[in-house]
Amino acid sequence: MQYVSTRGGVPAATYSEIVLQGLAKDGGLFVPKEYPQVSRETLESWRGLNYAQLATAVTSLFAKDMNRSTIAHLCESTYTSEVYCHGREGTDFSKIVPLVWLEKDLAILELSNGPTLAFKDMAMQYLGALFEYILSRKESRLNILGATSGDTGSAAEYAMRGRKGIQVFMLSPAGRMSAFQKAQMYSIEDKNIFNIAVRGSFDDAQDVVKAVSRDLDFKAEHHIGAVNSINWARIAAQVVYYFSAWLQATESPDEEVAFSVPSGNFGDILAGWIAKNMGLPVKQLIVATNENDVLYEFFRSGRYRVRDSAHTFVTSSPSMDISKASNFERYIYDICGKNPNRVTELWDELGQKGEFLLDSDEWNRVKESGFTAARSTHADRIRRIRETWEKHQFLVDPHTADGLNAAEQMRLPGVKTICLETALPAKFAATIKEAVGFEPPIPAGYEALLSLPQRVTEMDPNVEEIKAFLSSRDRDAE
Ligand SMILES: Cc1ncc(COP(=O)(O)O)c(C=O)c1O
Ligand SMILES: N[C@@H](CCOP(=O)(O)O)C(=O)O
Repeated sequence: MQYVSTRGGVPAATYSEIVLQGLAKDGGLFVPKEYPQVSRETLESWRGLNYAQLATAVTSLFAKDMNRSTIAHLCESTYTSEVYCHGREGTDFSKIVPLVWLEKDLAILELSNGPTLAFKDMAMQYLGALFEYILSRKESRLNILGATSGDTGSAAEYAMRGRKGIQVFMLSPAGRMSAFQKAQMYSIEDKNIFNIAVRGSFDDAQDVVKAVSRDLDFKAEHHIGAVNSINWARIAAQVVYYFSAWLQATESPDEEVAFSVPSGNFGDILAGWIAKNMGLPVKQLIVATNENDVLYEFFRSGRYRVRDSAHTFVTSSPSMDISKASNFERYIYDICGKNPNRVTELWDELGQKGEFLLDSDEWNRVKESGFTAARSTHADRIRRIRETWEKHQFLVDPHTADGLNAAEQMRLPGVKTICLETALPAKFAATIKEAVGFEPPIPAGYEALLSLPQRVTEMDPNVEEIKAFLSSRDRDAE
């Protein structure tokens, strides 16, 4: 399978080649030329597989230049109940992503039982093993530069800590994350991990990552790689759990389900869109936003209007405080009939005016694509956490609450709707306490986290200064 850039300016490449590149050299994002197809017969034949086997089957469709037995080895060492065991007491961790029914047609897909208690662990643990495998064959090294609004950072650091040939430089928005999220990242002592708190928002941090990636000489000299969902391998690994959820929720091959997905950088729900394009019977993809509602506005109007840092609110679902969703470009590429010229035109317009409006044919394709959206406020979130607890004795985190809230507003009668649990409540104690009056349970092993010493460097989101920081640490490591 060949991968091309959404902007059309680079030669086609294979999975192993794009995994270490992150952003394409023309500033676009890598996408497969065509999505692999999964027939209903194949889908049915996957019902008996465990999660590692399913991940092997799905990943093999995307990583055609890798040996299937290598993929199987990576998946089997990653997707174990010893790694994904940090969730609620009594959970069947052998399923890796257990589906829990709250009501007849409403379920939660537990994606946050991994080591950093957020859905990012699902793809990131695999990426850690994959990077190490590829680097060992090339005798090369990798400096990962990433941006986080709270969860990608810790997931990447936990997945990469101590790995040979890898250093992580993670930019986080100073003062905009929960106490638990900060402690998870900043308490890591491994020598290959560097935390930089930038004075600004997640979008400012992500802009720095993209600017550094566009400096091709710097990127080559310092072996810069990406762990954000601009890296296709992250998205492909996230596709797997949509298949798992569907297999757990249905009994017949044609049954369509809906997914409600707390969204920010649009990577999680994009994986659902890809699963649908591969043939998974998906009726509806519900984009749940918080008060930072750029995506909600788009799916209501066809107008994509990004906001600057000053207009990106700090909310009680902080990991979704994003106003420029990277992966949205991959979706628009599909909506434009995979036409890189049109994508380039729209993103040029976005750069100049801060917004673009789709033409009527494109907007019709959006309306036919199965996407819909709903937004939540702090009050909605608090009410949803409280009601879910009172009605089902199931404690959800603020992001998952946004997903449940959107599902409640948008779901169709008779269609099983699956809400993705993107983090555990333990990460957001203050909001949980406000909602239910008590603090969430802290999973075993994390009790002392908040009192550990923290190590972080504060900087402006200045591309040159961050490049200088990285190159000096890169030289030290050589
Ligand atoms: C807890 C949580 N929920 C939701 C999201 C939004 O996911 P995405 O950025 O893939 O849209 C994030 C961040 O990515 C997150 O950390
Ligand atoms: N919410 C994310 C933001 C980055 O998203 P990614 O999927 O592109 O890595 C976070 O928690 O950091």
